[in-house]
Amino acid sequence: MSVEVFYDDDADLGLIQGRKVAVIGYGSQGHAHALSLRDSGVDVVIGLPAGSKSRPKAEEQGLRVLTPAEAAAEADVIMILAPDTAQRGLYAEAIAPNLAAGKALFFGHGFNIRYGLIKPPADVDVAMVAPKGPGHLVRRQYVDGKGVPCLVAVEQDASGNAFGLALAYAKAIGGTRAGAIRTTFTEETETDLFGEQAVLCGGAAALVQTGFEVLTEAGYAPEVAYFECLHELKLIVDLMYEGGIARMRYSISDTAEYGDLSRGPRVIDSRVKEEMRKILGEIQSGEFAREWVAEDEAGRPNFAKWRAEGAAHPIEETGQKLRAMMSWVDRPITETA
Ligand SMILES: NC(=O)C1=CN([C@@H]2O[C@H](COP(=O)(O)OP(=O)(O)OC[C@H]3O[C@@H](n4cnc5c(N)ncnc54)[C@H](OP(=O)(O)O)[C@@H]3O)[C@@H](O)[C@H]2O)C=CC1
Ligand SMILES: CC[C@](O)(C(C)=O)C(=O)O
Ligand SMILES: [Mg+2]
Ligand SMILES: [Mg+2]
Repeated sequence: MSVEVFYDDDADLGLIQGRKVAVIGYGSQGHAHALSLRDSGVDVVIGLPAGSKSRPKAEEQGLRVLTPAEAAAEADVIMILAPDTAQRGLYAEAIAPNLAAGKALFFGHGFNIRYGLIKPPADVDVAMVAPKGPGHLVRRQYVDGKGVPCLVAVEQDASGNAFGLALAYAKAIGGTRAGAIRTTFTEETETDLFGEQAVLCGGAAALVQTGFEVLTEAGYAPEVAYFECLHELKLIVDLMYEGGIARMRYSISDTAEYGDLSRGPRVIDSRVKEEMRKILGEIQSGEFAREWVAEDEAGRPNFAKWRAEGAAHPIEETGQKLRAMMSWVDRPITETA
């Protein structure tokens, strides 16, 4: 492999056990990091605004919860796991006034550093530990004695050992059990945004909705269209996940495989690839970041409209009815955050 990968034996847990860590935010990532750090013997405090609805969840787990400013003042390592759009204000109000030489500022995603929304002073370490999976999986894997691979990056090495500290943090949340890959804030941010926009979230959701629309507009039953365009996607993606596209093709029928090979490139054609390149360009130039920050500052009017339109898409109503017939899929959220 061309990347550097680090495992448990490469990381010194003592480096993080000797520091006090403030985890700011207790959502998907925050709860997973905080609980696993504590289980790894690290002194953890949570930073949340006074009215935060996450406060009772953290307190129920026996964690000490302070305001972000109080937590940042107490800690040596401050991990920011609040929403990306909240981080700039949070940093200016609560964290910057409580930074001092020798402290470390950590992130779970590089957005605010990559786009210059947060500019830390030169005398603190700036690093990233970004698990490549949702927080609830990160926590579940840790509890099972395993881990989710993570990306580790250093933007600013004031102490001379920022990478060692970041690796120690990754070990404490289970990341080095699976493998921690060294990257940069720029690479992590740009690839993460591209992946979620063009493939994982944006691309996949639009593909599923469009396929469903084509079938139902042609008069096929929405229930049958749902199975073909959404439900079975998981079975196919599970096969890819286990053994790549080749494994998926090994398992499907020859008829499906011939249709895949001959028709897939017509759906995702050169026009789509060109649009993907444009999307990557908007990420690299900072155009997407400027647009998203402005949208957030304006109260998210488009975000709210598009979210409501997505929720009202006929595939959602059909899916709700069908999932009620499948005891194993419509799982309530039972995790602690
Ligand atoms: N979701 C994921 O799995 C992944 C996320 N990341 C990154 O991790 C970071 C956190 O994302 P995620 O866990 O999804 O976030 P969530 O939306 O799940 O949780 C955000 C948490 O921050 C709290 N919060 C909101 N505003 C503030 C504030 N001003 N000050 C302090 N805390 C605040 C929220 O409290 P309240 O309950 O009151 O809203 C909540 O506890 C982001 O940088 C994201 O890009 C990286 C990899 C994967
Ligand atoms: C794929 C979405 C993600 O990038 C993630 C869970 O990794 C996110 O920002 O939530
Ligand atoms: Mg991601
Ligand atoms: Mg992301």
